[in-house]
Formats: sequence, C-alpha cells, structure tokens
Amino acid sequence: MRGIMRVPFIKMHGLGNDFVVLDSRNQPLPPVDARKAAALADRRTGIGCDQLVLMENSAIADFRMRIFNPDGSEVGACGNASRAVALLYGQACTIETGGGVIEAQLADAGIAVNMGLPRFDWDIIPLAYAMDTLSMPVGWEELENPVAVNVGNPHVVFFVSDTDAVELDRLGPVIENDPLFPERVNVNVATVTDRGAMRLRVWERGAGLTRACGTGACASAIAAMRRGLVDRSVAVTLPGGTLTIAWGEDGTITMTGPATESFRGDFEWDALA
Ligand SMILES: N[C@@H](CCC[C@H](N)C(=O)O)C(=O)O
Repeated sequence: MRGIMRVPFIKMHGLGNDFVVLDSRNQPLPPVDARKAAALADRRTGIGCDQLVLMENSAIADFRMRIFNPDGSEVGACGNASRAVALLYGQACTIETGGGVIEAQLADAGIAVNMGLPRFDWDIIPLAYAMDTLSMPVGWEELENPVAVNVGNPHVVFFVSDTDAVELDRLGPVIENDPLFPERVNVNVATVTDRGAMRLRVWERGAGLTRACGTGACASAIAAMRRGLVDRSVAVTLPGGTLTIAWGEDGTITMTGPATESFRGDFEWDALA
C-alpha cells in the first residue's frame, strides 16, 4: 500500500492575481490533470487560487512553467505568474512556457519580464474566420469593435469610457464562450486616461473576474498602441495595482511589476481530487 504523500506548495501573488505554485524540479509529482488542477484551485474545498502553477525542469530554459486555470484548462501564458516564479527563482532567468521561452530580470521597480512578440493574425488569435483584428466588426451589447491580440494566450480588448460601468461579470462569460473564439478568449475592457496611462478590468478565460491579469495588461496596452491611443510605454492600472507595459523597437513586450510570496504549506495529494 502506498503511504500518504504530502506535497509542499507556495502561495504567490502578482497584483492580487493569486497562485498556488508546486515546484517539481527536485520533488517529482504524480501527473497533474484538469481534475486535480481544478480541485487544488477551488477556494471552498481546495487551497484556492486564480491559477495553479507548476515549476518543472526544462531542457531549453532555466525551468519550465505550466499554468492551469481553475476550470482545469491548461494555458500557454500567465504574465503575473511569470513574475511570481521569477521571484521564487531569485535571479534573472529564462522560463519555458506553452507560448514560448520568456526572460525575466529582477529590477528596482519589481520584476521585468520580456513576454515576447504579440501576434495579430486572425488564425493565430485564434478566431473562427478571417477579419481585421485591429478593428473587429463585431459587438455584444455596448461592447463593440474590439481589438484581438495573442500574447501566448488569446485576448480581445474593448475600449470603453468607464471600465467600472461595464457588467463584465455578465458579458465576460458570453464573449469568452462565443463561437467566434474556438479556444475561448480573455475579455478586457480598457479606458485610456492619457497617452501614458490606462485603466483595465479583465474577465479571464477559465477563471472569471480577477483583480489583475498580466497578459491582459500586455494585450490591452499593445491594442491601445496599435490604435495610436498611447505611447510605446504605458502604466496599466487594474483593480489589484499597476503594471508598466513597454513595446520595444525589437517588437517584444516588456511587462514590469511586483510579485510577492504570502505563505508556504503542504497538502495531502490524494485528499484533493
Ligand atoms: N492571470 C493570467 C492569465 C492566466 C491565463 C488566462 N486565464 C487564459 O486562460 O489564457 C495573467 O496574469 O496573465
């Protein structure tokens, strides 16, 4: 009979986006599937988080990061978790993700992560059929004419006059699950306040309303830059705090902001399923 297996975890935060991190680099874990990820993320019966994050050994980077939403879906990118795992690593590092290898530096203003190149082709977002992703001829009630951007995961960005006035808890899931988005989509509502600042709220695919979304900040800043609404470096303020997003001459995005650790614990692997 197998003994009881207790697994250590670390609770991390990036602007109020919270993560349970399991580090399997030195302690191999049984495979994590959608059911296990959803059980761990459940705030009523599990540990509770916006995303479950696995740190694993990598052949092409300092380590590999795998990301699971609370609905169990595995995704290619998570901006806030990228800063959190870089903080745990403790120095500049390369991180293998489902969306490619990204690079993180510990900076005075927090942690700076080069998130790579944004993608705009309709079939890369992906959308169900061809259209102009900078001015999509679609709408859901007052949310109209969005921009689509893929930053390792799919985002749609609506520019509105007041982010707080949008019923994102009602419209978010409708848009997330619209057949126009075959892999579903993260839904961003953004207000540009001046050429260097914008406000943002995000309905995250597979997670719902969160206090912050790093990839949402990247996608929304790039959308605003492509529309000529802001300069190439912008402060994006979410309910959980502010990230600085810069679009470099080389075409890559740098996201800078804080990450923190709150506590460490362990749990019985077989008790959560
Ligand atoms: N919180 C994240 C994004 C997590 C993944 C997202 N919900 C998706 O399904 O693509 C961030 O900080 O970027």
